Amino acid sequence: MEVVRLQKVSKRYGRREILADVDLRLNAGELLALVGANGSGKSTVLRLLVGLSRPSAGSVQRNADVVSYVPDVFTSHDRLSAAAYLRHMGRIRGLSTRTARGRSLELLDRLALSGGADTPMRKLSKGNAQKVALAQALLDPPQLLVLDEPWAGLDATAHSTLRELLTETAEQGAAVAFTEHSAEVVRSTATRVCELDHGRLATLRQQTALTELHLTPAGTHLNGAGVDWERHPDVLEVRRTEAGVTVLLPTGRHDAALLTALNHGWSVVTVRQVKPE
Ligand SMILES: Nc1ncnc2c1ncn2[C@@H]1O[C@H](COP(=O)(O)OP(=O)(O)OP(=O)(O)O)[C@@H](O)[C@H]1O
Repeated sequence: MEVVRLQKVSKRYGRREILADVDLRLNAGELLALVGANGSGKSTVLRLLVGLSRPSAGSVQRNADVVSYVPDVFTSHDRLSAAAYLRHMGRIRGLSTRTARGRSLELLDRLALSGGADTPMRKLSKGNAQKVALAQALLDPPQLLVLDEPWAGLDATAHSTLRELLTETAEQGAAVAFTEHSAEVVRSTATRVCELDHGRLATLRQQTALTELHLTPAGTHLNGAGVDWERHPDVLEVRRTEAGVTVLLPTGRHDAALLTALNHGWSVVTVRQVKPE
């Protein structure tokens, strides 16, 4: 499903043309990385995607009720604590105080906020303030999530947690777009990479995200449990393990395989996203 589309979009600041004739479609489940040199217009594209900026020419169509945006610079609300700020943002998004509090604490815990959720935000370090900005964007699961250099300032643990959170958000059906300068982070996170160069957008790489299912025969079905995984139409690779079998499928087609497994008496040990090389 298409979540947002830029069609022949141009953007000028005064007489300077920053973007020229940009076409970009973003579908549910995609993780798009926008790359390019400093000043090439990446943040401008992100602001157009969420509607914070209007195109000078062309059109933007959006099909998302909940849109979340993490800017590259987070203006923290000085006197509020992280917990109070997130409760407030949750209520603005229509969540109950209880839900907003629970979800905030869960996200801050996953991102390992240090310094305390009740500390005034002006006392938080840059990385911890960034964690609050990320939690804000994920409070109410978005259909469109747009992040401007979201890894900036994060420590190693939060770095991988953010990758997991973005992948989960895409798996839940959101379209995710981000900018990032590290090739390694882009490679390990994005399903598609587009580069901006002199105002033009080009697709660099399209990846198919893969899911690995680790299955074990349950109960009485100890010998193969009636499914020939090698012949399953969606399965790309099968490996036998001591406990059962590991199968690799394109993400998005693994639900049907999971159902087949469960219907034939297999137990699901793990479901894991795998990034292709
Ligand atoms: N409000 C504005 N008014 C005038 N020029 C602007 C404005 N916003 C951005 N620009 C210019 O547009 C160009 C693209 O900026 P943008 O922030 O989109 O680049 P970027 O690719 O995100 O850069 P970086 O990698 O440094 O974050 C830059 O030359 C910038 O100076």
